[in-house]
Amino acid sequence: MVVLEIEHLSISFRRYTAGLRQGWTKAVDDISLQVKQGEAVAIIGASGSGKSLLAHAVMGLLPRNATTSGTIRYNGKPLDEGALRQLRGRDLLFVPQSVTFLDPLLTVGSQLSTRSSGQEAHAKRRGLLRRLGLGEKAESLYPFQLSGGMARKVLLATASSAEAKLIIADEPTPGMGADDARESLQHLRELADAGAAVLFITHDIEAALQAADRVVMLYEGMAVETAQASDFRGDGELLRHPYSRALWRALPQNGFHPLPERRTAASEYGCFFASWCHEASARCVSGMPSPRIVRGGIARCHHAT
Ligand SMILES: Nc1ncnc2c1ncn2[C@@H]1O[C@H](COP(=O)(O)OP(=O)(O)OP(=O)(O)O)[C@@H](O)[C@H]1O
Ligand code: NI
Repeated sequence: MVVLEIEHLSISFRRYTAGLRQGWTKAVDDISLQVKQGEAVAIIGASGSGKSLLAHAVMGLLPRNATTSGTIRYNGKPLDEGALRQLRGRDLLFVPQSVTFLDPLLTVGSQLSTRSSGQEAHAKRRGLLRRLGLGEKAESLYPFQLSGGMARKVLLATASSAEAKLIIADEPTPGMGADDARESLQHLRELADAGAAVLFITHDIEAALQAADRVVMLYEGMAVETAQASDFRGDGELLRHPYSRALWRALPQNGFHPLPERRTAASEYGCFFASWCHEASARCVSGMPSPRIVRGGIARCHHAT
């Protein structure tokens, strides 16, 4: 069952330049994706590629000066303001990028709401903290007493404690050591296995592949490729876009292959990857390809097969 369905989402900001000229900057460009029940989908992309905007659009948290188009549905119904008001904090939970979202005046325990109460709630909270490797005494700590990594885990715990149907986690790993990061991702995976739909954001391909069923690769607001996590293997021959293949091959365990040399000057209108790409043809430099279904995934490449 599809829990979250995003179709042709674009987000633009008005840009003020010198004089009277005004323009629009497209920060998210024609992104479509689905997250099913029991599935974890990772959004991967460099800083500024639009990951947080995408998450904020779903949560209804975009800044006022943003203009959006496209549709976002939850269980088949438009996720408008009314629906968000009902669902947020219950069925729909958000783990934000910044740990300043924790209430500084409340203990960790009192920020973990559960649907049960009394002794049962207490036991559930302790179990949750233990599972995240936080220890039971974390319950009585205040946010200022937590390390960065612990604070991120508490944010994750706040999302898990209410038994949500859709969980969106923005950058759940920075500020954590490798072990903590793995545990947190493992926890997101467990939430998906327990039946939630999980969408999580990361910079890190390897982290994404640990926990995700599917991966959406962003570049400057565009979903360059949507692939199965299992497509990331070997030489990257199952990947659909030369950019995702290049990133995969650049990882240490895949031989550190650097991006190929730029072959031509960048074209202002064409595919962002055209100047590096060995397959680039005339139409690649005349416009950015639209998203297209390729082998059950999506790719924005004329040459993807
Ligand atoms: N309020 C805003 N006004 C204008 N532009 C914005 C605004 N918010 C975001 N942007 C632009 O949108 C782009 C995407 O931002 P976003 O925060 O989604 O990136 P990100 O992928 O989450 O990056 P990071 O990994 O650093 O968190 C950025 O280039 C940013 O400059
Ligand atoms: Ni972000």
